Parts: sequence; structure tokens; C-alpha cells
Amino acid sequence: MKFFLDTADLAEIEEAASWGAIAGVTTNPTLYARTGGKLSDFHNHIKRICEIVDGPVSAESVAMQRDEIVRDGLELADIADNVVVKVPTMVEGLAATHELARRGVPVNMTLCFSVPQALLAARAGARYVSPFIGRFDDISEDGLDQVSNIVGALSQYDFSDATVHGERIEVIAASVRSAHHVTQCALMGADIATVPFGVLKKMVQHPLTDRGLESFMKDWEKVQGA
Ligand SMILES: O=C[C@H](O)COP(=O)(O)O
Repeated sequence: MKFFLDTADLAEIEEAASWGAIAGVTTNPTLYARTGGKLSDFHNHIKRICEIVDGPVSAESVAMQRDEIVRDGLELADIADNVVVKVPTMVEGLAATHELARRGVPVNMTLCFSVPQALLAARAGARYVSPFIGRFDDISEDGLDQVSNIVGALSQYDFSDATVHGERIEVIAASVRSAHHVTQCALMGADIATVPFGVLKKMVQHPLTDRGLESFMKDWEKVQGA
């Protein structure tokens, strides 16, 4: 399993990249707004992320019509070679994804909540599909179950004919809220988990590691005093 960092915060991205932990970054309009960035700085900000991370960086189109999404997507793809255009899973998004894929632009279909949506994303030529866990849990559904179903359904078929990249569509487990979500996604075979920095930090932690470290340090003090 690969990990992407789900943030637009440059300090978080630099720190996580220094751990060798992340293979890419995903952003969305909310995450960019959280940085306090302006619209005029958006492309520069994505460029900066692409310089820090040597892997796919998802930047989302906020257009609603297929032609505008394609125009947006082509501009975003021009920022750097590792930009992936994030497009919502809706009719206009599918049409735009199909056109962007035809032009060789990798697309991450986002806001995916069902197997049929994921199958259509794959057929349209998406390079990635992002089922959301936490937001599904928020409405008393089972987000992890949905990821498992999507991983299972996509693995039944070869969609390589649908993408100009000829690569298998990869599932990005998104809206990840806990290390438990990551564990379950890894067990069900999701290709990637995109995690907020807070979750990435929790993934490193274990109380027995802390307790073990504390006792090693105490015993080492005894050695030094001997
Ligand atoms: O845009 C994708 C994010 O993974 C959504 O995460 P969130 O539901 O925690 O805002």
C-alpha cells in the first residue's frame, strides 16, 4: 500500500516527505482554503507541492460543466508533470474525465460513494478513484465496507483498454479519519490511502513502543552511572 498526504499545507508535506512516508499528495478546495491561500496563488501553490513531492499531486477542478472541467484540467496538468486532475464523480465529471484521459491527462475521480460510480470512473478512463470513508460513516453508512466492495468489483475486470496510460485504475481510500481506517484498507487491498497529517502521525505511534523506549532509556542511565 502507498500513502498519499491529504493536505495542501506545505510544512506538513515537507515534514512527511522527510520521513520517506508519502508517495503523493491529494488536495481539495477545502484543504487549499485552509492554508489561507488566494485564488491567484493556487497554481503556484500546486507547483510548490509538485516540487516537494516526487509523485502524483491531485489538484481539483471546481468547474461544473464538462468543457470547463477539461479546460481547467488542461491548465492544471500544465503546472507540472506529476499533476493529477481531481474531478467529481458526476455526469459532467465522467465526460470530462473521458476527454482528459483521451488527451493523456491522469484523472482522480473524487467524491465516490458506490460501486457503480467507481465502475463508471474506471470505464471513463480515470487513473485513480477515491471512495470516501469518513463522510460515508458520517451518514451512518459503512465507509470501509464501501471501499472493500469497490476494491473487489474493480479487481474483477481489466480496464486498461479504457485508459491511454494502459495502467490499472488504482483505488485511493480517502476521507480517512483514523489509523484503524488505514489498517482495514490495507487488509482489503486498497492501493493507496490518502491520510491527513494527524492520522499519519498516529500511524507511527504505539503505547508499547513508548513504554519500551522509556524502559530502555532508564536502563541506559544505569549503565552510564555504573
Ligand atoms: O477530498 C478528499 C478528502 O480525503 C476528504 O476528506 P474529509 O472527508 O476528511 O474532508
